[in-house]
Amino acid sequence: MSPPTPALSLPRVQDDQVAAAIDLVRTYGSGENAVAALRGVSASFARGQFTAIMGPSGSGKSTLLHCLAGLDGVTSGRVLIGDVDLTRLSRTRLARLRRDRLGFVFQSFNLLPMLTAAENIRLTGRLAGRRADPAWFDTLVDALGLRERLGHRPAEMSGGQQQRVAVARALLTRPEVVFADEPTGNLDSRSGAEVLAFLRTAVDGYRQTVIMVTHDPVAAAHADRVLFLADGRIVDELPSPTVDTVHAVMRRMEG
Ligand SMILES: Nc1ncnc2c1ncn2[C@@H]1O[C@H](COP(=O)(O)OP(=O)(O)OP(=O)(O)O)[C@@H](O)[C@H]1O
Repeated sequence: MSPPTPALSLPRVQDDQVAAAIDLVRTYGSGENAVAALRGVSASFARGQFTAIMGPSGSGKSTLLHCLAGLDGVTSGRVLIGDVDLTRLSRTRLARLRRDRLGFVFQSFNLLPMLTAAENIRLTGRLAGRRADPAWFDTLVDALGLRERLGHRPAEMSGGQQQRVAVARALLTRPEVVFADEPTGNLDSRSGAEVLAFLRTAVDGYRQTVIMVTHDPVAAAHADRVLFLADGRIVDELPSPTVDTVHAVMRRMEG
């Protein structure tokens, strides 16, 4: 077993916070070519909360998600998962934390083509050297309607089925946070709705924390709140979003 990562005594924004960005700055390149993707973003994410991140193209949504998930480095600021500041971890520890404590769902599914659905779902747990809880595996497979597809490879499944496999894989290790980057971006509206409904169920039923980047007001309306980014900053926050209220904020931002 690896030694515990030392807890840092950092201010907690709220008691049930599981993730946070603190004054996050991410600049790509340098000198004349420097692009400020994030210009000082602070946000707190509570256990069992579903947050959507929206904003115009280039506003920094993916950069924020990748920095929060430890997939991209930061220029300054801190990223907390629990009490651990990701920005201070070695590459090895960061990789281990991502594997053990975080889940990921990407627009492009990112399944391994030579593995069956069941093998893909179990992959992260196997990499972590853990045997998946069989009851939890069954719960996820049934809730996501994948029972009949377990022996199929990705090429033999629809996009919606592949994304449901990716969602099951992300949740199998019971991660503290699931990061989803445009999870419905490649899906038709019905398949997208199924994936979103399941994420909502995971939040309501299992207190899963979800942070999702999306362009789609319908997708964002499944969340508990929407953070709006513009030009590398959070410019608005909408609690209990509906499709109409998300549209209204987007119109205000454009105007
Ligand atoms: N690896 C990189 N190198 C240089 N610039 C980058 C890199 N990644 C992102 N950027 C720039 O940072 C800014 C924010 O990009 P980001 O992808 O986070 O925006 P986004 O809101 O997710 O956009 P989209 O909605 O189009 O996906 C953009 O100006 C982008 O061109």
